Amino acid sequence: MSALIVTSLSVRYGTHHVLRDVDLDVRQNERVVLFGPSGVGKTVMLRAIAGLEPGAVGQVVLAGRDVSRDPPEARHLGMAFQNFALYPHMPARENIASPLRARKLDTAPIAAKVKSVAELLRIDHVLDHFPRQLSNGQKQRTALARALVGEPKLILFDDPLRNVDAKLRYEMRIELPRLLAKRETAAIYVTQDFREAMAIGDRVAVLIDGEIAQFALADEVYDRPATIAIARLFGDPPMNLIAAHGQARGSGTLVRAAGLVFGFDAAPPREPVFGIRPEAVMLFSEPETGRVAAQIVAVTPMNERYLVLLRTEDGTELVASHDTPPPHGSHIWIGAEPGLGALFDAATGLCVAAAPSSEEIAA
Ligand SMILES: Nc1ncnc2c1ncn2[C@@H]1O[C@H](COP(=O)(O)OP(=O)(O)OP(=O)(O)O)[C@@H](O)[C@H]1O
Repeated sequence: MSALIVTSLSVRYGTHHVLRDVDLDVRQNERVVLFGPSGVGKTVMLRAIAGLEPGAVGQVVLAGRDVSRDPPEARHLGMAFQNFALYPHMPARENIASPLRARKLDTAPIAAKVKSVAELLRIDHVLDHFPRQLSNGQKQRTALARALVGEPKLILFDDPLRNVDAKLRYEMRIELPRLLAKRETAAIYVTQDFREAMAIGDRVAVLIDGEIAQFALADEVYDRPATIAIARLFGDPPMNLIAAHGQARGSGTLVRAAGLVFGFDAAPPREPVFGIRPEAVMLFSEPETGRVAAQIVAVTPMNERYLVLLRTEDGTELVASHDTPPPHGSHIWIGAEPGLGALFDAATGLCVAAAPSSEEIAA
């Protein structure tokens, strides 16, 4: 049974269709990331699932039960938000207990559940502290404990790490999947950060213009973005998108981009665009068949990697990203990591093929 099935969900504000006939499903114990640019409707989608968007149209089925008409409190979901949203006048203990109190549970089982989840999150020593006495990391954990304490089958996370420091963000990216697995809890996790999406999501749903543009395994969205728009959004630095030349060869296409040549298993698109991730652009100090001469325009360190802006002889600019410095000198040769890259059609915006074969043809 799925933890959640959303069918034809639509939300409109005046003439603005925020969500249009959106379908989404979350399997038991699965983490689905809802990814998309700012203002696209991610929070609205979570609110609609939680029963907090009165104008929402469509069906929401939680663990086999149609809750489309149920009020929020009858849906038994856990929720965690961007700014922790802790009650300032309550100590951590009471903040964590609040969903259980709302369900009118007896005091003893509430205390036991709060203790257990606080131990799991290593905040049992600060349960008597008020939010103002907690560090950001402890506030984050308190909010998470509150979401977990009622043992919901599904938790909605609205960009919970957006405003926390980098160290806590890295910690939680590792810890959160482990915690959710331990509690056998499914989750929808909203983020605009593709690294977070890759770290936390089993599957990623990309929301663009009120619709789910792609819903697939995180690696698949990365390796084979369904559209040019997704390729531009998902990745930092994003995929290089290079206007290409395509020529039919058998049932496939021979694609030439920035002087590199690839074979794809698809008919030639009308306006071919070759996509290659920065880490799949290989840098060499020597020429060889299949490599293309390029000039290093700039090198910038980023997150312990080197971003290298390159210009090939035909004037194409592209970015390479590696954990080692580029070869010495401004003139180098580039190639593509075998099997990586995607072919798009700019006329439709769609990806038509991925995983090219490198052609042993001199540029
Ligand atoms: N109560 C409301 N009244 C009118 N418009 C609203 C309301 N709530 C949300 N919207 C609109 O719905 C759209 C989606 O908002 P939402 O908060 O879901 O975006 P988001 O994808 O979560 O963005 P962010 O990543 O910046 O948080 C926005 O254009 C917003 O202005």
